[in-house]
Amino acid sequence: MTKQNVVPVEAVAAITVAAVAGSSPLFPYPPPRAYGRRKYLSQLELGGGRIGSWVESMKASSPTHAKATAAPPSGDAAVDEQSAWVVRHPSALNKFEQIMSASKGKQIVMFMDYDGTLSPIVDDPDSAFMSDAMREAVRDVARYFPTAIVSGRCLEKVINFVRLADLYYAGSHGMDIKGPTRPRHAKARAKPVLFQPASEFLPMIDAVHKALLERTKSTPGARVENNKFCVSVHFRCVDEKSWSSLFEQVRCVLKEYPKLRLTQGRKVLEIRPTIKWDKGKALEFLLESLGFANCKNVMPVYIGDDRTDEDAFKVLRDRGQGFGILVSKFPKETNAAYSLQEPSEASAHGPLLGTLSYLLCDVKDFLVRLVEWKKACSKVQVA
Ligand SMILES: O=P(O)(O)OC[C@H]1O[C@H](O[C@H]2O[C@H](CO)[C@@H](O)[C@H](O)[C@H]2O)[C@H](O)[C@@H](O)[C@@H]1O
Repeated sequence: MTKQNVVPVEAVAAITVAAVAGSSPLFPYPPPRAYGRRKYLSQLELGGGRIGSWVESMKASSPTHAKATAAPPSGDAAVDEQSAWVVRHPSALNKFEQIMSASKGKQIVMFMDYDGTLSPIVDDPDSAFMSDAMREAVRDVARYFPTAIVSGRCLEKVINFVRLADLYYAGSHGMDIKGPTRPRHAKARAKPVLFQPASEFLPMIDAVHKALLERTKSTPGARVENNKFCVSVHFRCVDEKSWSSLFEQVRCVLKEYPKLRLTQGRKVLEIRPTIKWDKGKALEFLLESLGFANCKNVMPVYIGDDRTDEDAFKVLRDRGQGFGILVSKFPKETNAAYSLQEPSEASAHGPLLGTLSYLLCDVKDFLVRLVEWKKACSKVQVA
């Protein structure tokens, strides 16, 4: 699809949903609506004067960078800031009992982001492997609770990293959803879940991927990743002095694609269709697929580290149902109720630190504790 023959997004979405629903008639779902042009422009900020604010935001996307350069609060002030944040977003491990007592009589449904949540952030996106211990923890969680992985990566990549059946996967920021062939949990629909609300954008994404590869090839360290329904332009390995020129290169390419929008993650610019679909919508779709639409007795828990996960945290906050857990070592504005610090200290730094990992409140420990709690509850019920 070229810029000249763009089909209105509403029509695209309706056609796509109809096509997907055709293969799975149990899956009627309202088609996603497009972001208005005004919203698109404000997000892309094509006006030259705003480039500075994007670059500032690119810098701010690295909390370690912010700490190193932006006159961080020192000594007591830093401790105060951190403690005030932890009071607002306490550790999900420290508040474990409180969380579990709120879940009494409710079905917990687990949603987890991949990069920075299940795997440590590394320079090479192709090497963001999760540890075997983390895989084991996720496998156990999925035995006891309906579980979904929601990622900005394309579906194929995230499945290859996680390598677990029996899970729901939502790739490309929720624009590519696939459920297990035989769902384990009782309420889940019997038919396989497949949902691609942006499939008409595939040719456009391919074209913009090629254009971005070409345009950014002169910037050392820049890396363009095709995530099927979206494209990532990584600047983690780009010299900071080149960030504004890289942003300018991306902006120039995107001028030709008004149906695509730009967002930002951790040292990455993400280009995606303007349809109103994000990780929050994916979470709602998955809850419905699992049979929990309009259900009061469900407690969705979403664990994520990135700005794009905020859409899911916000959905939970707005529904007043379940809660988000932000994975971050630094205070950040968030809609999550709780926090954890790291995916898994053991996986990032080797076995020595693993023995201390409980001190660091990591995601793996939370998952292990959740499973232990569930097993203990089951024993009590049997007795
Ligand atoms: O939603 P997610 O699963 O968190 O995906 C978001 C992006 O994750 C990946 O990039 C991030 O992790 C890389 C590996 O650790 C790191 O090098 C990069 O700086 C991070 O932004 C992935 O490569 C992107 O395509 C995703 O958009």
